[in-house]
Amino acid sequence: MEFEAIPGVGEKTAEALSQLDDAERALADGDVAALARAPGLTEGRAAAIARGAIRRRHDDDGDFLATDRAREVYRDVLSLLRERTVTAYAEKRLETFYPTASASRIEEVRAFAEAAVERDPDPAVLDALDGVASLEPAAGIRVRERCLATADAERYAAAKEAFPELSVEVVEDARGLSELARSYATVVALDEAFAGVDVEGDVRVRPDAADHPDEIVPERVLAFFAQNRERIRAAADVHEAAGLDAPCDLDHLRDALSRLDDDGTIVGDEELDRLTNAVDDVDAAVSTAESVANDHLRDAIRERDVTIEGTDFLSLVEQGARVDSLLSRELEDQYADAVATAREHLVESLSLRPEEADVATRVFSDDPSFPVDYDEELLSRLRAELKAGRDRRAVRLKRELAADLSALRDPVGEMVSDALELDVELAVSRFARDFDCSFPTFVADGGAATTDGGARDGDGGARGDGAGGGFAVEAGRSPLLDVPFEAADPVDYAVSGVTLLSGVNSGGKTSTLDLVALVVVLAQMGLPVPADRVELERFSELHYYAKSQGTLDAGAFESTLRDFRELVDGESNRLVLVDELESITEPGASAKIIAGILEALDDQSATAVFVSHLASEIREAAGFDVAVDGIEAVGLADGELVVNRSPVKDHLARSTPELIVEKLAGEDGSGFYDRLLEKF
Ligand SMILES: Nc1ncnc2c1ncn2[C@@H]1O[C@H](COP(=O)(O)OP(=O)(O)OP(=O)(O)O)[C@@H](O)[C@H]1O
Repeated sequence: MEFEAIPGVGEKTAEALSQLDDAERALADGDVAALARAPGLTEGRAAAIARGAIRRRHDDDGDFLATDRAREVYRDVLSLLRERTVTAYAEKRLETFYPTASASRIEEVRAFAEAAVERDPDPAVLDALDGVASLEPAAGIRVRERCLATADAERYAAAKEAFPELSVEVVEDARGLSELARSYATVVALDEAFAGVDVEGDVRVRPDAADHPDEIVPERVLAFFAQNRERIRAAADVHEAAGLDAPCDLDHLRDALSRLDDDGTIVGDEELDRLTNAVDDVDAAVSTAESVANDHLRDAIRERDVTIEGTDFLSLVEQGARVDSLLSRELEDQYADAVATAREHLVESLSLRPEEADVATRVFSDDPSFPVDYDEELLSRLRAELKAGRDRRAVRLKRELAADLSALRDPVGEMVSDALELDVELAVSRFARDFDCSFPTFVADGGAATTDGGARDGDGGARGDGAGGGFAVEAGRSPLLDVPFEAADPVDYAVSGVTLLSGVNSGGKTSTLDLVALVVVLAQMGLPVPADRVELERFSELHYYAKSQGTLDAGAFESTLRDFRELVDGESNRLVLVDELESITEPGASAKIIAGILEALDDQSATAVFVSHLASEIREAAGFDVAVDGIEAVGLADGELVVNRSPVKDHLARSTPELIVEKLAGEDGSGFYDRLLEKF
């Protein structure tokens, strides 16, 4: 694959990606964790690359989020989703979801999300997910007792790359092989030419070594499973808790894992344990057996009267003969008993098998001596035989388990990915459940976005009234409000074309823009939205301008006007949301500027909502009939305005000052406030 064709991927990153085994799959699946394994790539960068690959696939220019505030809303959406993940993988993977104008990308995520919301976020599954993470390749393996051998330079280089755990040696001929066989327990010859060569030692000819790495280095697959064991077990638990079909038999997998120690050694084999203990204890056991025999013999001698014939006595005294010579004659039976006790102790304490017991028996000689002594050479032989037996057993078990686990490698990889993907799905499902979401409907080009859910509080409710497109939200509640989600009042709002949004202070104008932006961002990500019903056109871009903090200086004002110059010239069917643009300069000038921008947006059939306190002034200055919607106060309760959060269509809402003057006029009979009221 041509990695540099992916937007944002330069030569260096392409080189890093090419070092991955499965870069193409990872790019296709948005597997950020796998991409982040490329040298020098952070997870953030990996997510950006995955997004780039998706964009390329969908022919998407990636310009949907056109302003800082629009990007901020997207980041907030991502945070809400990320808070609902358990694994680090899912957190990163969510970053591959982004709002787009591409119908095929929206469809793709939509299909994923529709399946995701059906998932039950069962606490037992979430608990199990806690231990799941992407599998890591085995690290830090070095096998010293085995080597590869070849006479071919190319094969040598390839083997060095394929088997970093082993030494690779160059050999010219059978003699070279035989020398290697003296230094290594096993030599694996890679050249066919060595087949049939008769060399002493464990020499195997495996020209197919590269195709069977787990057979040549069983330590690799063992270390892989040992190092990833907890993640694999957790993924198996996830499958069980969630009732997913596992790609392998979980009992068999668990059994295989239980046969491994953390460092990849074999555990749980009685015979191997017996041999290991025997090797460890053989010296101590022989020396105890020796003491046991001597105690036995000493007691026997103590209890015996020994009659020495005169000639014996003389030869003892005159020739310095050792008293041992008497043993064979006088105490033969007692010696035999003592040695039998020693041998029995040795065989029993080391749990030796009959074939091993033979050498063990000979460690104590049949020739009587006192004190009873063991034969060092035979003890070494016993030790060597036990060690060889232990190593043979360990290698056999390793090979068997490695073969077993090797067959499980792919299914386990699939099982862990499925568990991690489930976490992504559950995050979407939890989001949809936590915020009472529904899937939005995209209206066909030229159609009008409407919801027919009826009016709220007696007003027009959510009803589009423009020529076509736009958006219509019914009972939308934003999780980004500064009140708990349960306390958010549902909002109905529909706009097509260019609209001013008026309303009382703190009525919820900014919150309405936030809700619309949030709903559109989610919808165009392919995700469900926090509303009962939403219809919208597929917008080309989202331009959302937040309220500026106070009047701008001349330079900043000029640059803002330049921004708007770009805004009114370009893609059609954009969504433009602007919050109190009038605050950038003095009210008179603001009204004229806003009116001009609205005219241009109207000409290019954009959908736009401009929040403004200058609705009347703008309307007067505009060369077309600008629609004005209003967030109305429906009364005062305990000095606080009671607000209908759903904007009323075609209604200039009365301002807060007007409402207060009206209230004072009602309370005061002087007529002063009545006259003030007439000015509004
Ligand atoms: N739908 C809603 N449900 C519950 N509370 C809301 C809702 N919308 C807004 N509010 C509350 O009203 C407060 C003010 O909202 P917001 O800032 O959107 O009003 P505004 O009309 O833009 O105000 P201003 O005219 O001062 O800019 C919010 O901080 C929030 O606490």
